[in-house]
Amino acid sequence: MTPNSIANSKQTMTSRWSSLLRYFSSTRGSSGPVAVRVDYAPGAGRGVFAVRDIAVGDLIHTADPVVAHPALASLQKACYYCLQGIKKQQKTGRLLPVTMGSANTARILSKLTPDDETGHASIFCSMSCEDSAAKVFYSIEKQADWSQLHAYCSTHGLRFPLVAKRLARMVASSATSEHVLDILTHVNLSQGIIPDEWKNERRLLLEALMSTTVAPQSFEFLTEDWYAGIIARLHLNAFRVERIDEQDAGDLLAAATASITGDSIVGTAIYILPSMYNHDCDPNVNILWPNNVTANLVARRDITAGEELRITYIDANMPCIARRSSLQQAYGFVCECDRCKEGD
Ligand SMILES: C[S@@+](CC[C@H](N)C(=O)[O-])C[C@H]1O[C@@H](n2cnc3c(N)ncnc32)[C@H](O)[C@@H]1O
Repeated sequence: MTPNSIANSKQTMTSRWSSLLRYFSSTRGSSGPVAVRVDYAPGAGRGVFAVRDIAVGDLIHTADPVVAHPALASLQKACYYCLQGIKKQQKTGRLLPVTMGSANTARILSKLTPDDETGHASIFCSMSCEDSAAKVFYSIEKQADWSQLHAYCSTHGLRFPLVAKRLARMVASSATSEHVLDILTHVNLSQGIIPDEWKNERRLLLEALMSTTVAPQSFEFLTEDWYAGIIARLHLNAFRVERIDEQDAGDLLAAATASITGDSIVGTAIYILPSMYNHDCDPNVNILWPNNVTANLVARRDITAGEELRITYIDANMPCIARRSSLQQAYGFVCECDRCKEGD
C-alpha cells in the first residue's frame, strides 16, 4: 500500500463512519428525540449508548433488516418477505396474518420450484410484501431450482446460506450493494482459509442462480471471498427472529428469553444498528419482534443518558459457566459483565 492509498483508505473509513453516525443520529425512538449514538465501548469495540434518559418499557428505536429469510420450517407459517406470522383459519381454511387480526387474506403464490424437495410454497401476507419481494429478489428466485441448496441446509441445520442466497439476489437486482454488510464485525478465518463447507454452499448458490435467465455478469460479485465475508459477518451479527407467545407479551424478560431459546424460530435477519449492541448477561435492553421482521429495541429498566445499551446474545438464564462458554464459542469473547465477574 502506498502512503496515498493508506490516506485514502483512512478517509473512506472516516467518511463511512461519519455517514453511519449521521444515520444513527437520525434514528428516533417512539417517544421523542434521538435516543442513541454509536461510540467506542472499552474492551468491546463499538457499542450503542443512550443520549438521553430512557424510561423502562420505552421503545428506544425500531430497525428494519438489511436482509432476512424465513426458516425452512416456517415457509408455510410466515410471510416470505416480512416474516409476519400466518395461520390457517380452521373453519374456512383461509390464511390470515397472525398479528393483524384482519380479513386480509394471505395467498399461497407458487411453489418455489415444482420439484422442490421441501414441497413448500411461498406465502405473502399482503400485496405490498409480494410487490416488494418481486422488486428485490423474488423475480430471480422464481426462475431457479433451490432444491439442492435447501436440502443441504436442512440436512446440515444451516440457516445462513438462505440469508446469503437472498442477499445475492438483492445485489444481482441492484436492490442493495455487495458491500452493504462490510461495516459489521466478522469472525476471523483460521489462517485466512475459507472452510470447504462455505465453498460448497457458495457453489450450490451460484449454480442455482446461473440457471436463471439473468446475465451471468450480474453474479460476478459472488466470489468465494464475497461469500465467506457474508457468512463470517452473519456468524457474529445475525438475529434469530422468533414469535412472542401471547402469554409472554406482557413480560419483557420472558419474551426476550423466548426469542433466544424458543424453538418456534421464524427466520434469520441481519440489521446494522442492532448489530452494534454489545452483550451483557444482565442487559438493559430487549430486542423483540412483536409483528414481523422489524425489530423493536425496548428498555428493560430506567436508563440514564450516557449509559451503554446492551442486549443479551444468549439465554441469560443459563448458569455462569454455560453462558461464558457459549459466548466464547459463538462470539469469541470472554464475558466480563458484573454478573459473570460475581460468578452469578
Ligand atoms: C454483534 S457485535 C457487537 C458490536 C461490536 N462491538 C462492533 O464493534 O461491531 C459482537 C462482537 O462485539 C464484541 N462484544 C460484544 N459484547 C461484548 C462483551 N460483553 N465483552 C467483550 N466483547 C463484546 C465481541 O467482539 C463480539 O464478537
